[in-house]
Amino acid sequence: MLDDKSAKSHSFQVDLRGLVDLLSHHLYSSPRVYVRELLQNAVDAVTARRRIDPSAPTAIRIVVDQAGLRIDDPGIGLTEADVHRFLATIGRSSKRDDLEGARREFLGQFGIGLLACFTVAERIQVLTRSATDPEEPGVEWLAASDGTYSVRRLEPGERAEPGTTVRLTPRAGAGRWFAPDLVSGLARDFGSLLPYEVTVEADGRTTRTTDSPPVWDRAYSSAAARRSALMEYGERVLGFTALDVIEFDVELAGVRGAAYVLPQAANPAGSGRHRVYLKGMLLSDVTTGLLPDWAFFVRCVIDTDTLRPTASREGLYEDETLAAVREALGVRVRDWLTGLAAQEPGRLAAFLSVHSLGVKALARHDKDLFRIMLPYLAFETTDGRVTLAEFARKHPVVRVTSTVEEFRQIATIASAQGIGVVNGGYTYESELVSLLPEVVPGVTVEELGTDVVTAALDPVEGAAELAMAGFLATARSTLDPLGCDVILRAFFPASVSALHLDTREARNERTREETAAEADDLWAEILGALKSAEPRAQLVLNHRSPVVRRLAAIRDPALLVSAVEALYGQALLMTHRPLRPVDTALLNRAFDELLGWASQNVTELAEEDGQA
Ligand SMILES: Nc1ncnc2c1ncn2[C@@H]1O[C@H](COP(=O)(O)OP(=O)(O)OP(=O)(O)O)[C@@H](O)[C@H]1O
Repeated sequence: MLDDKSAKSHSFQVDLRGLVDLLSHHLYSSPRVYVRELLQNAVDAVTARRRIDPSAPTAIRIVVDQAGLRIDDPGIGLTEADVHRFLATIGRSSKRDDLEGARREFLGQFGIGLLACFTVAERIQVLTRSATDPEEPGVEWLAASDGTYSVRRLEPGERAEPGTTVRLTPRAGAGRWFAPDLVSGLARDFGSLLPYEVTVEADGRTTRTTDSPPVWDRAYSSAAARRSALMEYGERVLGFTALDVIEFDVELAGVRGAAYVLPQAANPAGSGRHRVYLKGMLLSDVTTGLLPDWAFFVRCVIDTDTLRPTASREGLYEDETLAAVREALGVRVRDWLTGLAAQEPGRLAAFLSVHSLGVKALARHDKDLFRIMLPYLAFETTDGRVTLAEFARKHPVVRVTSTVEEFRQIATIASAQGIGVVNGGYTYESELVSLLPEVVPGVTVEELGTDVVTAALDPVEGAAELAMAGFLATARSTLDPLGCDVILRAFFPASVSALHLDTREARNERTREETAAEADDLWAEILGALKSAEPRAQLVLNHRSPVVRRLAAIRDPALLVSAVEALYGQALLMTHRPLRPVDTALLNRAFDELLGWASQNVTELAEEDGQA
């Protein structure tokens, strides 16, 4: 109430139509939630009555007929005063005024749920009788969607038992929300885990829509029977056969339920949609934020009494409790994983064949897990696909490339020289390799540079190099304009005639040079200032290769240039990197020349044959 004596105080007016419009278009995702709100009120009313009379009946009935929908509950009911206070006052809830401890028992808290019914109904009739005082007469509250309502005392015989009946008269155009199958489907979807029996009656048939206690709260004859019941339940509600099921019983966090391991690899970005029930009432089947991001390989079905809903009741309210629950569930998933590693390597292997990416993502932040998973996580290496643990045993200095193409470029050569290299180019892998020294003592990790490879290749004796001096000089002058130096080494396998070694820095430098050449003066000057002294690419010719030795014997200078270009092109193709336009042009030219030379030779031979 305002204090200022000179001012007149007024009460807010509520435009009910506007409010309902707001709720239906901006708060609730669909009018279907009206069934949830009715069920919720009925359940809360039964819970409230059971607090004062533990033997009170609990069954909730929904009846669908020509007139619309009716829901009966044997709950706490309302006195006439309650009707004015709670039903007719938007935003007031009997459940919030209660003690904190009691509030935890109720589903509702906002005092707006009943309004959801106006998204489908033009009239709401509530017939109620309070269980708190047998002397209190029954009351009828009749509300219309234009915002008017009336209250009438019932005659003594009109309602003998405590409890409430809510009747909805459909709005024009909203008839489909009252179709019997839809109503029982919604009651089952939202309320299958509610603690009290709910039935839907329509067309002379009665369907029970509750299926409680939840599958995880039932007694089983054995652990195997429990597991198969949980698996079957997951398949029914989530629609897939899980690789495994991880049961949650996190008492502190007030969470019961299970996580189901997806049978296919999941996209980490589009994951984390879980089916969450709050005290048995479905919140949503696409709830996010329940598990840590890394746990994208599971979908959960849980029931909790600690988490709070947002006002739309379609998501979880982000608070400290949710953060604590997320952490507790994350620990549980992690424990399952480590337990699998310790006891069931076969199942772990099956899991990793689908979800190794998720585990790698997780291991980056969790050294214990990384240590546990080390013997199981396979990486692409110069020793083939092996685990890091196995690889580190053979190569105490673990060399890692930062891109897939760098690995391709040097893997064969490095392994032929006895250098062990891990391909760190895939998601999370170089990060994990760099953590290796922290979990495996004595191991060091080094980025693999081209210098490591060249240093491992045998130098060629002076005399042998001198014998090839002419060939090398032609090779250097041919490739210099392409930003590539030429050196001669002896290495295995002899089948590789030349190796193109390149670093990212060298590639960047080449791009800069090319851009500078094409740019106008100002740009050329700016780009010129950026010129770096980074190493250039290298073509390493293999002295052990018979092809190289034969080519070195060519005397025709033009043919020698083409041969060098062909060697360069072949080495470049081995790197699997996209070719620059200059390189493609060079390759075409070299092969044209060589073909021309070969066909000319064939013609000369044929002529010689003809003369003979
Ligand atoms: N079936 C019922 N039996 C007894 N009281 C009821 C019933 N339905 C509604 N009420 C009373 O009406 C009040 C308002 O109900 P409403 O559904 O609008 O909000 P709420 O359930 O309190 O909160 P929420 O908006 O979170 O659902 C309730 O707090 C309760 O006191």
